[in-house]
Amino acid sequence: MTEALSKSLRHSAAARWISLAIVSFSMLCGYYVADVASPLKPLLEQQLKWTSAEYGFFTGAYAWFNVAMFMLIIGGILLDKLGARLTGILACILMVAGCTLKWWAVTTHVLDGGMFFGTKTQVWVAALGYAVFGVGIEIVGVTATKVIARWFKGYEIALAMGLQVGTARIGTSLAVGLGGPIAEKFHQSIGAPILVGVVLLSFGLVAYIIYCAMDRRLDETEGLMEGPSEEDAFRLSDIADILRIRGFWYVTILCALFYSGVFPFIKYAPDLMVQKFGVRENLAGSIPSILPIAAIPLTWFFGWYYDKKGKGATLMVLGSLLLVAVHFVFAVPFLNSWVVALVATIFLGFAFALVPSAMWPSIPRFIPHRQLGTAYGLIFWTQNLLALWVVPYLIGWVLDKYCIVGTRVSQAGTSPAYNYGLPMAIFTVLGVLAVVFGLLLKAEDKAKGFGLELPSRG
Ligand SMILES: C[C@H](NC(=O)[C@@H](N)CCCCN)C(=O)O
Repeated sequence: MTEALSKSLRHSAAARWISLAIVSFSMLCGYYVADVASPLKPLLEQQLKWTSAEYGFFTGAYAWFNVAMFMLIIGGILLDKLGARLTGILACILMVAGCTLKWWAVTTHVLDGGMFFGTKTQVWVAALGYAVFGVGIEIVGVTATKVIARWFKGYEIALAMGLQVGTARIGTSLAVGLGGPIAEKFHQSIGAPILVGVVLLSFGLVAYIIYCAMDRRLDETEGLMEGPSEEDAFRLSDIADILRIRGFWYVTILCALFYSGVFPFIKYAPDLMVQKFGVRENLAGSIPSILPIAAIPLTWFFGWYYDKKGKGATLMVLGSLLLVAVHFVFAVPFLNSWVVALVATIFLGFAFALVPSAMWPSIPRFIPHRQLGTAYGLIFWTQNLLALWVVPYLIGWVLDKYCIVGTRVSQAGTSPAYNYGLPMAIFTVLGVLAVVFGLLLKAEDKAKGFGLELPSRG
């Protein structure tokens, strides 16, 4: 090994930050596609006659394969076994393929009039595309998190993960804020914002291939040319080891509950703005798009704060408390001015920064690096089950069953008028449960000494 190779590339600040920027960009593209359908809900109802339950069904499809076929857990294990290069590229390809299928489903007329098990064939095919995409983006998320844990071990890991998640949220923000205007620009075309997603994902794939060159170089400089060492190799018994850690269960359940109050909310928020706060349909996404925008700098800030001062478990409890307060405000019927919606959304941005910026960098504090892919895979699996499948579907079903209060007539056509009180009450209860698990995690950290309240070393 030459002198140059004996020094790990990790120790080069430029290399660390460039690798972070590249994988974060791939995530940003994926996050755009993950949420681009939410501002399109009224158009899907008006032009393609989707019901809210069908929209919820489609939205929940994101998690079908991840949960039912355990793709996330398999993906996490593959990551630990095959490494970040192959796993990441395969995941990026799945994202492009899935998004292309979704685009085709909402733009073709071949599927018109078809029904399958009481749901439009078009909804099934769009959902299938979204399900394939969901496998890709989730595995990219797990891969990127492990990649960053490796590059930044002993450095500013929480700041780096905050930057990664914050940058990815730019994609959410672009989707929610620009999805409607892009559709409008192309004569209310539902396909246009999704096609933009296909193009973005292709750039994301190219970016990840470029990252792979850096990852290979990192392996070389760490003497890992022949793959992971015996000691680093993943064993199936590792899953049992991870599941034996009570703190792991607390953080996993907290994650599922907290994100159940955020991700499904984003899917329905543009519609909520129209139905409760009287926002015009073409501007429906403008207030919700502030949520990820507010979260971006705050996630960076709280990541930096966690590195410097610690208090990770406390940050998670505070974020969950804020989630409860915000959803409670959204649930109160007479608080229906757009100013209330704006202020509550900004506070939700604080919550959406506090919990992720502390949660993701906390995992390497009690799980060894060789098991990280599996651990993140297990956490994401549970989160997918509740936050990205059950709750979005439940909210759509509740809306159709209990919340229709009339008919809305707009330029683009008619659609049901909804009272969002009950869905917002459900989100509030999920937040309360998240607080409980945050407190349990804090107590467990104190008892077991995971170090969640301590600053990062290095
Ligand atoms: C890093 C973390 N990612 C996730 O929670 C993913 N399972 C879900 C991605 C959904 C994108 N709208 C996060 O975003 O905080």
